[in-house]
Amino acid sequence: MPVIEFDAVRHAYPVSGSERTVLEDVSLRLTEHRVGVIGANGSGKSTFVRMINALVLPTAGAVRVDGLDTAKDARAIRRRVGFCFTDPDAQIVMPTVGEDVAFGLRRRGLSKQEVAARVDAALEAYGLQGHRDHPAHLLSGGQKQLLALAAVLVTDPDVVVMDEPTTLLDLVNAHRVRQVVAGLRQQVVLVTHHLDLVEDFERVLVFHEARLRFDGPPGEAVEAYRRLVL
Ligand SMILES: Nc1ncnc2c1ncn2[C@@H]1O[C@H](COP(=O)(O)OP(=O)(O)OP(=O)(O)O)[C@@H](O)[C@H]1O
Repeated sequence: MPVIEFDAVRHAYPVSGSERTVLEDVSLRLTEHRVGVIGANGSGKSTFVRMINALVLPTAGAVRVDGLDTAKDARAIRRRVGFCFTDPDAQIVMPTVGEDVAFGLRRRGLSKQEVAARVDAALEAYGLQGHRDHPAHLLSGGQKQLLALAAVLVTDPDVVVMDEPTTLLDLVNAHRVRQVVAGLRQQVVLVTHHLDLVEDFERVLVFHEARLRFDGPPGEAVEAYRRLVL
């Protein structure tokens, strides 16, 4: 598995002459196949996972993926770490489903045939094979979430970060995404308010008021979260 390291990480942003701290003193090393991230709204979860692929950089400290520093090697890190946003609409960049999946493969030096073969395989894997030429924005919410996942996975990253992948989905589509996640070979770091989604994960992090307050197995993590907020 890849190694994700946070070394005394802090993140703050400026507000009217002062600053607000969103993450404080986070140090950890993630090597597990499945890592969950839970906690109250505004506790710093999205900021934490965005740091893994250099979407957000530390104000102090360092974040490294397999020894690559996010502040210095953002491009190399983004090739290794795929990111699925909460709102798949924010991630759909091309008019059709097939073009959208192919977009992630641009500038990889692949032949047209190779791109087509990879796109076909990704669409097949996520039940979207009949939708290749459909307008991406007309898919259902669940299909869009699967399209976003396909567009990330077609690039064959080593780590997949998912920020609330089931928030917009009904029970059937949430179950589908859960099954897809369960079958991934990649290391997964997943933020969610759907606590059952991480119940069989190896490790769950609980954030509260900008700090990592619990780090351990899922059952105990959910208990810790409850104690912090209820
Ligand atoms: N650059 C920034 N400018 C303004 N506000 C920011 C910035 N970065 C983070 N924040 C704020 O910091 C807080 C923590 O944000 P974050 O998105 O990490 O929380 P979260 O735990 O993912 O919350 P949620 O569960 O609601 O998605 C939020 O109040 C957010 O609005």
